[in-house]
Amino acid sequence: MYASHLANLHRQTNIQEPRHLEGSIAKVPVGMMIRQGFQVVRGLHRHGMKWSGLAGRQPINRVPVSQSMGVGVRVLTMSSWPFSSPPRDYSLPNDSWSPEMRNLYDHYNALCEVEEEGQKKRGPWRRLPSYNRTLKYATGGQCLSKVLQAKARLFTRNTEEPGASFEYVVFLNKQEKSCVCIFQAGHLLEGPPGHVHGGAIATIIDSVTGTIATYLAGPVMTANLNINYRSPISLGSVVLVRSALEKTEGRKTLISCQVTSADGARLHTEATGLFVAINVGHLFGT
Ligand SMILES: CCCCCCCCCC(=O)SCCNC(=O)CCNC(=O)[C@H](O)C(C)(C)COP(=O)(O)OP(=O)(O)OC[C@H]1O[C@@H](n2cnc3c(N)ncnc32)[C@H](O)[C@@H]1OP(=O)(O)O
Repeated sequence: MYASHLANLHRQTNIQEPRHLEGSIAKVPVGMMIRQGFQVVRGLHRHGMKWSGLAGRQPINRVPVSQSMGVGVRVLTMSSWPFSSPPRDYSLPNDSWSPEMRNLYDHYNALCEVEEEGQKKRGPWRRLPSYNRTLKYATGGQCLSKVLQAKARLFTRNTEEPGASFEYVVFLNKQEKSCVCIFQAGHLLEGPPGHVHGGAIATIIDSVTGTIATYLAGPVMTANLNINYRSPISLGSVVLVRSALEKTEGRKTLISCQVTSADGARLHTEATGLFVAINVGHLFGT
């Protein structure tokens, strides 16, 4: 029953499954979720918090661990179970997008569907939805996030004002194991006058390479990011961040990345990212 509930939520929110979970939402995520859920709960205990259970549709209150355990009282605010409102997908167009960004979006969006014999079918590309909680996507869209509505905000999606910082959308090509991100940098990302800060460029590279690594390998963390800045990026301009799988080796996934002007003529940045598969409990010290 819980599996079908998850599958319904998937359909309602149009969240795509990562490749390794594709077609197996009823089989894999529940077991994974339970295992990881226990690890997270153990992690919460280690960090002085207590899990009070999942039951019921009432808001779940985090119970501070007894002071007799010698730790300060901390409370995690959890939202109700299940979601009371659908999560916002930040990868959809908004008014801050320039016409160039919108055109590129329309271009790749059109490639998500192909017409064969008069029928529309899925194309090689797909738009990845994007939320402000990393766990939501990293664990298959709906699994852990339904259990643990902790304040694990993704900072690239944490600015209220549209267009002020990171505006981006990622399209994934499953066959090629590659993705392209259309990125428009807002005024809050200024470094050198009129240009994008190198740390902000590293951030979008980490996010895009991390996204494809997660899609291909499940939960990962960046172990190494190697960046060469070739030419500055003007604030407000739209650039393409292309990433592709280079190789996998055990728990390691190596991703390459190039940031270019929208027409591809100018190389701004080149990078490689090494990602190591983790158990989500790693984030909680278990
Ligand atoms: C949809 C979601 C979208 C999310 C997008 C956002 C993505 C953002 C991703 C991030 O920014 S994550 C935050 C930044 N990263 C960190 O804070 C990671 C901190 N480091 C760690 O937690 C651990 O070092 C790490 C998990 C990366 C690895 O520790 P482990 O103990 O699990 O692995 P181990 O040290 O045994 O290494 C496993 C393999 O990786 C190799 N390795 C680890 N770190 C390396 C490194 N830095 N350079 C090269 N190789 C490295 C290591 O040699 C070994 O290779 P072999 O298997 O061949 O022996």
